[in-house]
Amino acid sequence: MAPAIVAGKGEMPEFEGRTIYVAVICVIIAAFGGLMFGYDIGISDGVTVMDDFLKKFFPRPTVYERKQYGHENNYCKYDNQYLQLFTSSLYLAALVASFIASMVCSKTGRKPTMQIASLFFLLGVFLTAGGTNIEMVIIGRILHGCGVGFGNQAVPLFLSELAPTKIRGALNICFQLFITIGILIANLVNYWASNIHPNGWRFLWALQEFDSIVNACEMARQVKQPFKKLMEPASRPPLVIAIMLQVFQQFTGINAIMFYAPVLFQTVGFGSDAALLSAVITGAINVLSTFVSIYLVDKAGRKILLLQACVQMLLTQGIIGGILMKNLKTTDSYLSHGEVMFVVILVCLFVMGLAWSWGSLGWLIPSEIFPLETRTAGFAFAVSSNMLFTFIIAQAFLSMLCHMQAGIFFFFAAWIVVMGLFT
Ligand SMILES: OC[C@H]1O[C@](O)(CO)[C@@H](O)[C@@H]1O
Repeated sequence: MAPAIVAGKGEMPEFEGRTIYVAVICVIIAAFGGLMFGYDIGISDGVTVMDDFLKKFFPRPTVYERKQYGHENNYCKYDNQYLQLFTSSLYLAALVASFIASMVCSKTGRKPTMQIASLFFLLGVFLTAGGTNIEMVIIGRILHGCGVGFGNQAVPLFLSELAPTKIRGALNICFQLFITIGILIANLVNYWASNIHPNGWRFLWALQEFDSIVNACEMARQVKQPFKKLMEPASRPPLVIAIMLQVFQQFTGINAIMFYAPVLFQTVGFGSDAALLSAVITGAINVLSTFVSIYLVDKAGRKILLLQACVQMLLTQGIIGGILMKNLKTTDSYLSHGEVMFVVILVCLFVMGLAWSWGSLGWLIPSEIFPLETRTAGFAFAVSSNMLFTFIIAQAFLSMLCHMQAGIFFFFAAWIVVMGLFT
């Protein structure tokens, strides 16, 4: 029987069999890059509140002691530059690596770029899981960051180039879907490992070994083009859009939640386990909401998703800020149980909005707006902007929380207004 042919108006016909084959390849590649990146994001929030980890790596005056016995403001217990550097170092490395990766990607193609990413992840796992001092752990995080820089450069481009036009959005968003799944897996492992003493935190990194080996051999194609063309005036609009999408994505405050949700939930009154469990819940909401994006993106269009989410995120950030502000006037600044639950629901609504819009479209749109000749170079700017601003949030959030307290949520809300106008 002849294979069915699917074709839209003015498009090349696609064979159904080939479409399925391509879709499967795309999902595997998306899983490769997304899971490793997502796991890296999710893992840092758990260890940040694990007592064994804090005692071992953050010597006097320890974050642990402040957490247990400190009489200072709740909002400042985790304000420690090294603790923030532990999270943020990965993104600084990824920022630098993404530019190198874009050259490797142009010269040798997507496949070697992805293989190099795997190698970095693998080396990083050995150092972080076996770490005996904070320097080893941070070098391990830097190697993971190089893996992220290489993987994030090659994977979304590969997906958009290979996917049939009609389902390009949906297939590309599989990358973000696997990021969210990676975060959720890390949240679950965090919750489970927090009760294994004293080395539970090592499991978190050792599990990553497995993922990188499974994904170490994948395929790709190559497009060779330099940065020079990108600097021409004609390239400016897509370049600005690609960069700003990523900058705005980070200034929604999503990674304040992804990295520090357990810290945040503890700050407002949850115990350690409840805080980790709440992070699992927000992680699950993140995954499920990304499916909404996969379903809607090629039907509703990009712009409507971006705008709708701005309204949702603005309201949730504003209300969270309002609740915390009201409570700062009380003596211990802890929220009542009901209020904490309400804050968790608002955080979930916020994550939902981000997941079906700026989260997934931040990768999709930059991978489809550049012409072939400037695509790898242009995309490198998108990846590195994401990494730069992820780094800034990771490095600054705990200090900002300490100094701005509830005001931090109004800060993010103000950025959401700017994003809406930009859209
Ligand atoms: O799902 C949330 C995650 O997705 C990203 O925005 C990447 O697109 C990360 O920075 C964030 O941690």
